[in-house]
Parts: sequence; structure tokens; C-alpha cells
Amino acid sequence: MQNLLIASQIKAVDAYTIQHEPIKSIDLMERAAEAFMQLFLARYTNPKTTIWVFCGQGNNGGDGLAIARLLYQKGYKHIKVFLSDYSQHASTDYLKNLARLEKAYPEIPIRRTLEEVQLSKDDIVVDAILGSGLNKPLTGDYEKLAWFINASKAKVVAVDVPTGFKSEGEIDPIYKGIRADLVITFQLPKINFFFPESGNALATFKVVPIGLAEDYMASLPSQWKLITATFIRKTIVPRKRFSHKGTYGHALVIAGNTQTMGAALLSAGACLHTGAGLVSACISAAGLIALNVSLPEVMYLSREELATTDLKKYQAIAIGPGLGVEESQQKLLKRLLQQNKPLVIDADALNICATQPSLQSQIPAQSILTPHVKEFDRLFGVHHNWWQRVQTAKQKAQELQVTVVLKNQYTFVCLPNGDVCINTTGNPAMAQGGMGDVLTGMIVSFLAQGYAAETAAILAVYLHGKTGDELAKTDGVVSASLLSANLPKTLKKISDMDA
Ligand SMILES: NC(=O)C1=CN([C@@H]2O[C@H](COP(=O)(O)OP(=O)(O)OC[C@H]3O[C@@H](n4cnc5c(N)ncnc54)[C@H](OP(=O)(O)O)[C@@H]3O)[C@@H](O)[C@H]2O)[C@@H](O)CC1
Ligand SMILES: Nc1ncnc2c1ncn2[C@@H]1O[C@H](COP(=O)(O)OP(=O)(O)O)[C@@H](O)[C@H]1O
Repeated sequence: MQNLLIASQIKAVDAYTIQHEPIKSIDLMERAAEAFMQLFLARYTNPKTTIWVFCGQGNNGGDGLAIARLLYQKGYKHIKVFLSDYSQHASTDYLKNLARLEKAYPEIPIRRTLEEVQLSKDDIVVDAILGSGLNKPLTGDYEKLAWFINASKAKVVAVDVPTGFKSEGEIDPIYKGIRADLVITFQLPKINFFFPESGNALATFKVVPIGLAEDYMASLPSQWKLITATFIRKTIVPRKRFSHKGTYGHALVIAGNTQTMGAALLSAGACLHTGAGLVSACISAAGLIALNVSLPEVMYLSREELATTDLKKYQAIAIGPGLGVEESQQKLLKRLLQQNKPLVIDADALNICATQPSLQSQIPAQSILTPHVKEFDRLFGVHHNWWQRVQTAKQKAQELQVTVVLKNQYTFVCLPNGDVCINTTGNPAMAQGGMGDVLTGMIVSFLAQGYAAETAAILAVYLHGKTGDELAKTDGVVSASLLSANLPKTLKKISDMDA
């Protein structure tokens, strides 16, 4: 798991690296500019393109000036620089890089007013006006500049952060900053890149390492974590010699209704494909034939039997996909909550809890809640932005001592200790009904196999997205059943890798 840091912490890491590597700050800036340039060159290979580098007067602007010099040195001769020197203050490294540029390549045009700038849609703008130092909303000349660049339709590549975009905290509903096609960001992604509202400010981002002190970064306190492939590889326990079905637990999936039996089948199927030793599906009788035909390995438990069965024989239980919210399902859920056994609670089970708020306090500790945005807001109230929503998820996870899996393009897994783990696997080819049902089956499967609740949720969201990513390399749309069928392949790939 990788710590994500807020802008002030990154500044501290910057200072620490400068002191302990040691490296001069101007050389660290050069390293950042080099890293930016390498990725830029790989993407934009035509040296005849006109590149306008817009620079502010802080270190972001300093990066921009170094980038202009390095690109020119690499043969990109159509470089022009714009200085937005609207302020009295300029950073030392900005001034040094301005002097270096003017000395090395006095022929590069430097402009200071927009009347001198003509941007075409074929040009590239390097946005180095304001970076992580943004400390107030854009106004006046800065706002005009952003408007001018956005209106030009030129391709925009931002340095570290698009000008006007906050690295963390609530994102303003009306975005006035620069809209970047690509952000090349230094060392760590900014926390706000993972919130859907960032879609107004950037189409995509790439992280380039600039050699900041890794150990120090890891030692700083942060409740924001990125789920990494390394963590997953280290955490997944390979199947053991001499193991048998009993080794991998018995999972029960309580789901499905006459018109939504597919949800139950998808969930139970994914549970099987993720490796539970035994899977039982408690579905309405209408689904029995379908279950036997499509998932012969899965055992059936009738709704009536559920009432009398000793639940101890199941190592993990999930409830909700396609369940329905009628009185009988409400009773069923209430009875289950009274057993005080941790549950994976999804879909209609969450919807029932939303209409009966008193049930919330009865959710057993160690349970896992897997709402999508609408289920989340039904359950915990309407939220006007994702920052607030994640704050609530974090708070509820701590208050109820549960794991909240807030599903989205980037899923936020909020743990009972207050950590928010962000998953970066997954893609729009997966945006199809049934995908969440598969995820629920995966989580309950990992739980049955003996993983702790937090770990089961993290492994499942990563593996779910990773399988979707592998399939999206060849398929434009990835259905839930296709993804489910491919889970064993991803698991095999992961367990074959060296941790
Ligand atoms: N470790 C790393 O990651 C490395 C980072 N590096 C680079 O440094 C960048 C951060 O640089 P930075 O701290 O100098 O801030 P930056 O964004 O240039 O802003 C400058 C000043 O602008 C002002 N200002 C703020 N908001 C404003 C507004 N709305 N409208 C008008 N003015 C506004 C404010 O000054 P104030 O007005 O408060 O006096 C602020 O201090 C980072 O993004 C990366 O590119 C690399 O070089 C090396 C390693
Ligand atoms: N664009 C996307 N990128 C990444 N993951 C996605 C995307 N669209 C959907 N998903 C994933 O698919 C699942 C959808 O869950 P949900 O809405 O509950 O589906 P359903 O109720 O249809 O089963 C979530 O895990 C979500 O993260």
C-alpha cells in the first residue's frame, strides 16, 4: 500500500530530500523537468509542433522554464514561452531557470501579454502556471488566462497539477481552471485526481518518479492509501499442497428474486471462481433449475431452510444482490443481523437498511458494505460532492467498525481504522449491470477463505478491476459473466508472480 500525501506533506518531503540526499533544490527541479520531458517526448513525437509553455512565477513556473529549455535542446525548435508574471513575488528557482533559458537560447520568444499569443488547436500548451501551490480560487488575470487556453482547443499538458485545480479537499462545483488533456504529475498522484469531479480538469494523468525520499514518504502519517500490485502479490496466499475444499471455506450467498435471479447466479459464480471451497446459494425456489444448470458446483439452500439452518457452518455470508425489498426479505435481513455474524451487505440489503435507519446500528462489526453511489446516498444521506461522500464513508466505517466499499471508477475502500484505500484498477468497459454482484461474490469468497474483512475487500476490488483491465485489452465491453469466468486466470497470474 502506498501512502498518498497532501500538498503540504509533499513540500516537506521535497525539503527532506534536498537536505538528506543531498541535492540542491534547483537540481531537484531539473530532475522533475527531465522526468516530465521524457514522458512528453514519448507521447508527442513531432518536433515541428508549436509548443507554448505558460509559466507562473512559483516553482511550477520554474519547472515550465526548465522544460522549455530541455525540449528545445531535444530539437523541438518551435517553442514559445509565456510568462504570467502578475505577482510581485517570484521563486528563486523560477528566477534561476528564467536566467538559464535566456542565456542558453535567447532566440526562444518570451511573451507577457495575451495579445502576443496566437494559439491553434494543433499547438500544444504546457501548463506550468500554478501547481500544487494553489492557495486561493483563480481570479483576475489567472482566470482570463485559463479561459483563453481552454477556448483555444490546443492540447494541454499540465505540469504536476492543472492550473486552478486543488490537489486535495472539496472540488468547487464550477471549475474555472485549465482543462488538461494530460497531467504529468510528480512522484505521487494528487488525492483529488481520484474524485469524479476531477473529470472537469483533466482527462488523464501519468505519474513520473523524481527520486523523492521514499522511506520518508512512507513514514509520514496519511490515511489515504493507494492499493498497489505489490501489496496484492504479497497478500494473496497461494493454494497449499494437501489442501482440500474444507481448507478454503464455505460461503453462503443470499440473493436473487424471480426477476433478478441473474444477480444471485453472478454472485455465487464469482464466489466459486475466486476460490471458496464450497459455495451455497440461498435463492428463491424459482431459480433452482437455473442454478443447477449454470452453476452445478453451487449448493442450494431454500429460503425456508435458511430460517432453521445453523449458520456456523458458513465461514462467510453475503446478502443483497437482486434480493428484493419486500417484507419477507426485510424479515430475513433482520433475522440475520440479529445473529451478530459479520456479513457482506450489498444492493437490496443496503436498500432495506436505508429505509429502516435503526438497522444501521445492528450491522455486526467486521461486516462489509458495498454501496454504489446511489445506494450510499440512500443509506447515509444525499451528498453534493465526492469529497464529502468519502468523508462520510470514512466516518461510518469507524463508527460502525465496518469496511465500506464505495464503488466507482476508482473505488474507495474505507476501513474501520479510518484509512481510505483507493483502487486504481478497472475501466469503463466494465460499466455494465451485474458487475457489482460479481464483486460481492468475490468478497465473500475471500472472507470464506480466511482473509480478514479489510483484506478481503481490498483483494476483491483490485482483482475485479485487474481482470476487467486484462479483458479490456482485447474487448470493448466486458460483461459481468465474462469477467467472472476470467477471475481464475488473474488469480493464477498474481500467485505466480514473485512477491
Ligand atoms: N516535490 C515536488 O513534487 C516538486 C515540485 N515541484 C514543482 O513545484 C510546484 C509547487 O511550487 P510552489 O510551491 O512554488 O507553488 P506554485 O504552484 O508554483 O504557485 C506559486 C504561487 O502562486 C500563488 N498562488 C497560488 N494560488 C494562486 C491563485 N489562485 N492566483 C494567483 N496566485 C496564486 C501563491 O503565492 P502567494 O499568492 O500566496 O504569494 C503560490 O505560492 C509543484 O506543483 C511542482 O510543479 C518541482 O519543481 C520539484 C519537486
Ligand atoms: N468505468 C468504470 N471503471 C472502473 N470500474 C467500474 C466502472 N464502471 C463500473 N465499474 C465497477 O463495476 C461495479 C459496478 O457495481 P454496481 O453498480 O453495484 O453494479 P450492479 O449493481 O449492476 O451489479 C463496481 O465495482 C465498479 O467499481
